[in-house]
This record gives sequence, C-alpha cells and structure tokens, in this order.
Amino acid sequence: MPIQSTLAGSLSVPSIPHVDTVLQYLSSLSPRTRLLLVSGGLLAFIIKYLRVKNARRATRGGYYVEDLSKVGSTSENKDSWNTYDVIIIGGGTIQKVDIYDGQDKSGYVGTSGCALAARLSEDTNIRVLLLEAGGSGTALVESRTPSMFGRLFITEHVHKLRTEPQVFARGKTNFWPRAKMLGGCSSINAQMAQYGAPGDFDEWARVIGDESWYFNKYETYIPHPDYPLVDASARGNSGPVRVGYNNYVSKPSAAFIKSCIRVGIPFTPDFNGPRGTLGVSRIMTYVDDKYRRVSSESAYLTPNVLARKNLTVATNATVSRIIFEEVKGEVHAVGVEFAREKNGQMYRARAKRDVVLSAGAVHSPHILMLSGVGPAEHLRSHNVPVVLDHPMVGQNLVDHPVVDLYFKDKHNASAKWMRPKTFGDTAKLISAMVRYFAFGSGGPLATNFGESAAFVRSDDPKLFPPSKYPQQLTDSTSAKDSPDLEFFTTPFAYKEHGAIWFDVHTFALHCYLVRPMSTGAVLLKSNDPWQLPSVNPNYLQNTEDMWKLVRGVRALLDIAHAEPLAGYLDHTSTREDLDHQLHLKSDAEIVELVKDRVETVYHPTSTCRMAPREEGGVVDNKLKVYGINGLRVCDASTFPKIISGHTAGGCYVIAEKLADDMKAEYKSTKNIII
Ligand SMILES: Cc1cc2nc3c(=O)[nH]c(=O)nc-3n(C[C@H](O)[C@H](O)[C@H](O)COP(=O)(O)OP(=O)(O)OC[C@H]3O[C@@H](n4cnc5c(N)ncnc54)[C@H](O)[C@@H]3O)c2cc1C
Repeated sequence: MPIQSTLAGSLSVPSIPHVDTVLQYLSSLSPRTRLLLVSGGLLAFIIKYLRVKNARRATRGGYYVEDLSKVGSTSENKDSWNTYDVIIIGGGTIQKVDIYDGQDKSGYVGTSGCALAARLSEDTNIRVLLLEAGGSGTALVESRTPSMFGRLFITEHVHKLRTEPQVFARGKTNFWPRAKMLGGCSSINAQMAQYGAPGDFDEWARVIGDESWYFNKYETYIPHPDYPLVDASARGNSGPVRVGYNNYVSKPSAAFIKSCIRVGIPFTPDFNGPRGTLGVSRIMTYVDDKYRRVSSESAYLTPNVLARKNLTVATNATVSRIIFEEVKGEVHAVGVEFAREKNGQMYRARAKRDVVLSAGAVHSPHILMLSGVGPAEHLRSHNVPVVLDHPMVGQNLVDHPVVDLYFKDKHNASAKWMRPKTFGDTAKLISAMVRYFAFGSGGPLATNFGESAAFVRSDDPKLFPPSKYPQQLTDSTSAKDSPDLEFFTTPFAYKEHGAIWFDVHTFALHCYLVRPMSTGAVLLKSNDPWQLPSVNPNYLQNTEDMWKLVRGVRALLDIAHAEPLAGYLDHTSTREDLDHQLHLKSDAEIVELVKDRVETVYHPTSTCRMAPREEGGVVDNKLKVYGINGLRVCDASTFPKIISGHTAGGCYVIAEKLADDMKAEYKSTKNIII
C-alpha cells in the first residue's frame, strides 16, 4: 500500500549554534507563522525524544550483537570459524494459528527470518545465528506507531530499489522500498492482516505435490466490541503474532463498507475465517492491545527468546556470499561471509547443518546469484564464478500492481493534518500525539491507513454483468471462491508513495490485482554485493492484467458514487487531478489512466519458487535448494504462486512450517554434513 505517512516535513528546527539568527528570523515573522514554527519544532523534539527512548529500550540488555567479531572470524581457515548449526540470512517475517477447518488451535505465523530463528532455537540442541543487514525495527518509533511507517521509506532503514523501466506502463521506473531491519517488511508494512484465500494454500500443496502445505494460521486475535461477528473460537489463542481491530477507522472508510454492500459485494465478518476471503469488511491489523505495530521482531524476538544461549542475533551484518565446498562430488553450503559495510572487515561463520536464506523476494535470489547459484550465462556476464547453473533463480518475479483513485473529501475531515501546514493542523497533530503516546489510548495515529477492504472476482456477474463486460478473461484465481481483485481505502490521497499529498482534503480508493499473470525477474547489476540488483516486475505485460484492473477501476467508481460513501465525496469537483468525473470516461481512457498510475503494492514473491524442478522450481517441499546440500530458502521468494491478498501471512506460514520440518529432521538424523 503506497503510503509515506505523517509527520514528515515542516518539523526541522535550526541548530543551536545559530540561535541569534533564529531569534532574529522568528521576530520578523507574523505571530501565527511563529506559533506554527515553534509547534513544529516541538513536534520534532517529541519525535526525536521518542526515538531515543525506544532505541534505548530496544538495546537495553544487549539483546543484539553489534560487534561482528563476536560472531564471525576474519580468518580464511574454516577450522577457526565460529560454528552454528543453522545460519539464517535476513531477519524478516512468520506466525501460527489454527487452520481453516478449525482443528489445530495452537498454531503459528511470522516475516520469515525472525520467526524461524525463534522457533528453531526452542530446541536447545540447535545453535542458531541470525544475521540481519539492518538494525532493530522495534527501536524505531516510526515502525512501532501504526501510522508512521511511510516516514521510513526514504531512510537508511530501507533498501531503496527502483524497478527497471516498465515498458508496458509508460516506461516508468517505480520506487520499490524493502525494509532493512529486524522484522523485515513486517516492520514497515501497512499491517493489513489478511492471509490470502484458502484456495491459495491448496494450490501450493498441489504445485509441490505435498499435502502438508495446507494453510496454518497463527495469531492471537484480540476481541473487539465493534466486531462481535468475528468467530474468535475459530482462531488461535496462543500464537505470538497478535491481530485485531485496534486500528483507527475514518468515517468514509466505514461508509465504503455500506456502499460496497449496495453495489452487490457481501459483508464478511472476517477475511480470514472459514468462509474464505471474498466480501467487504474492515481490515484487521497486526496490532497489539497498546496500539503498537506487531512485527515478526516484536512477536518472536521477545526478551525470553533472546536470552536463549543457543540463539545469536547480529545486526548490521550484511551477507555478501554463501560459501560452498565440494565433498565427494556434491556441493554443500558450509558458511557465509558478511560485513558491516562496503570495504569493511569481512567475517566468516560456519553452518554445520543449514544456511537458510530469509532475505526476501529480492535479496534471496540476489545473494544466491552473487554466490554463484543462478542462470550460468548471466552469472558469467558479471564475472561471478558459477557454482551451479540454476536458470530459474530470480525468475518468476510476481508483484501485485495497484491503481489509486483520488477524490475530494466534502467534509474536509481527511487525515491531511498529519502533515501540518496550518496552526489548526499542528494542534490536531499534537493532540493526537498526546493521546497516543502519553495516554496510550490509540486514536488517529493508530490508523494503518488501509482501513477497509473488499475482495472480489473480475468475473462476478453482479459487479460485471456480461451484457456490459462481454470479454471472457482467463481465470487466474486459485479457486472458485478466491478473488483476483482487492479494493481498499485510505483516509487521504497521495502520490509517489506518500511523498506528494494534495492541497485539498482527499479520500482515496485503491484497486489491486491479486492474481496477476505478468511475471518479471530479479537479476544482477554487477557482482558487487553492495549494489542493489535489477528488479523488473513487468507490470501489465499480460494485457488481461490490464483489463482486470480496468474492471476494478469501474467497480470502484460505482462504489464511490453509491451512498453512503458518495455523501462524503465532492462529486461536483471537475479538477483534472481528481477522479470525480472518471466514470464518464471511455475504457480506452481508463486504460491510459491505469498505465499512468500503476504502482507496486509492495508484495513481490516467487523468485525462488517451491515447485518441481522441471516446472521452474528452485526449492523442494522442504525449501531445500535443488542440487545443493545444506542450503534452504524461507521467505516470500518461495511462494509457488502469489497469494490472493496480503503476503506477510504467507511468510509467517512458511517459516513456522519450515521450523517444524527442520526440527523433526534434525532429531531423526545425526547426519551433519561437514
Ligand atoms: C510498504 C509495505 C507495505 C506492506 N503492506 C502489507 C500489509 O499490509 N499486509 C501484509 O500482509 N503484507 C504487507 N507487505 C508485504 C509483507 O510485509 C512482505 O511480503 C513480507 O514481510 C516479506 O517477508 P520476507 O520474510 O519474505 O522478507 P522481508 O520481510 O523483506 O525480510 C528480508 C530481510 O532480509 C534482510 N536482508 C536482505 N539482504 C540481506 C543480506 N545480504 N544480509 C543480511 N540480511 C539481509 C533485509 O534487511 C530484511 O530485513 C508490505 C510490504 C511493504 C514493503
């Protein structure tokens, strides 16, 4: 969900050495502007204070290893390397709860690396090293506060990728942020807790030919008085990941639900219930009872877990290469190389059993290719010595493309004040901060922005009657009751991932294709591990993706013009940059709009697919890389097919399942490979 949120801009205060100049400058301003500047400065101070406080809390007790010489060796001699059973690269997402049939209530979920590390280290015989390129996510107030994550997009806490020019979408290069911190993208995501459709996970099981890949859910549901319809008994109550309705919802987002019902989308009490995911509802979020973000770091790397003697978590440790050895004609992953920074001291550590890549759909294939595992010719063209020719590493990149629609909010009640431009805005922001930080009672800062959502099918005759939509489109869904389109709302409109806001109060509707057929690739730009790879999601390469999005836009316009939502939007507006008159435009014009506006909704998957090797698989049903011993991948890159919805849940499922499989495997075999 492209959002760069709140509190950005207008917050900087002049530094102390220029006090005289500042005072002189202030006295030259009008009293109103002076008040605005001073309150802006106060806000900046509060944020800085909260950041320092949080950082102290997160590092107190020395949970994370900062000094890499404590976990790795500078020597090239393998015998002197620090040795672990498992080395995990990347501290991203995982969870476990019950399954759709409600049988297992103990379950789990996590983004992959943190969850895997926490689960594996439950077995005291398994020594685990987790290496994360960034620092702690829970130390960042912008990560912990649901509404502030967008502020992190342009900081050092994010891998700031840009796509290759999108040749089917005006040749644009899109900004593609991926988190660089413990918790991975679960520390900067929009916290929308929808895990996909039941059919998605059945499809995974079919692709890999292993029934154990049914859907496990994983969280602890926080009951909410406004949502008595959620069947808490069909959910877990002991999982580490908490979800609930503790987020704040704006009035137009609540009205959206009613307007959807009016156009024929049924209400569903719970997108993750046994009934499946089709329908409209409020979005449940990854949030705790203190209105803080729940990330895989906050859920899994608790003080008790971090106190385990067999778990070491090192931060600011970027892995540049996996080290391989040939034993009796077979290739084994035996360790990794890592450093704090480019040209910094290089360290090595040894894995006796497994190296597990949990670096996400961009970086896992990138690290594989840097290490010599990937399409041989491509590797050679970048002077990377080939360890194993694996043509499908980095291929099959799929991402959900989103199109945003912008409307003027008739009641001037949008969340525009979160980026204050007037004294009134600043006052609102301060009061929201006091409510959230001082009294801990939630409020607008607890919005995750993606407030309400609907999941529909592009062949639903109620929404898209064949008389009006005669074109037969390929069914790319995972099952007859799975969606291929998602709609969601945000309490203001924005462009460029939140960098640009409108000058008037706005409300936005978003449509994204949850089952695109276009695929792209992650490739090397060079053999320098510190250079980000090339990413090309190939948006709209498949023209049917385009036509499904056009249908989605048409349905959103119907919803926008249906009461009660219509009552919140100023449909008299004829501004060219708003979409009140879009329903009057032709399909050809909407096609152009889709090409102009298509963006990432931040869900790349499937670049190291779990699938039979002859069908383009990179890993098997135990997430082992084909052709190499002691090497696995555990993150969104292994999704056999992209989820019909939000991807963090699937990452949690994968990590929980792999942890169980690895623990069982290690118990049953003493077969340590090196
Ligand atoms: C802005 C945004 C909004 C989103 N909104 C939602 C949402 O509302 N709901 C939802 O379900 N999903 C959402 N997602 C998607 C979801 O968060 C991701 O799909 C999921 O978290 C991916 O998990 P992962 O384990 O595959 O990888 P990641 O979470 O990306 O973790 C990878 C980790 O590996 C580390 N790493 C990378 N390279 C190296 C290296 N060389 N050495 C060491 N460490 C390395 C990274 O720093 C990162 O911490 C969103 C994502 C983003 C970015």
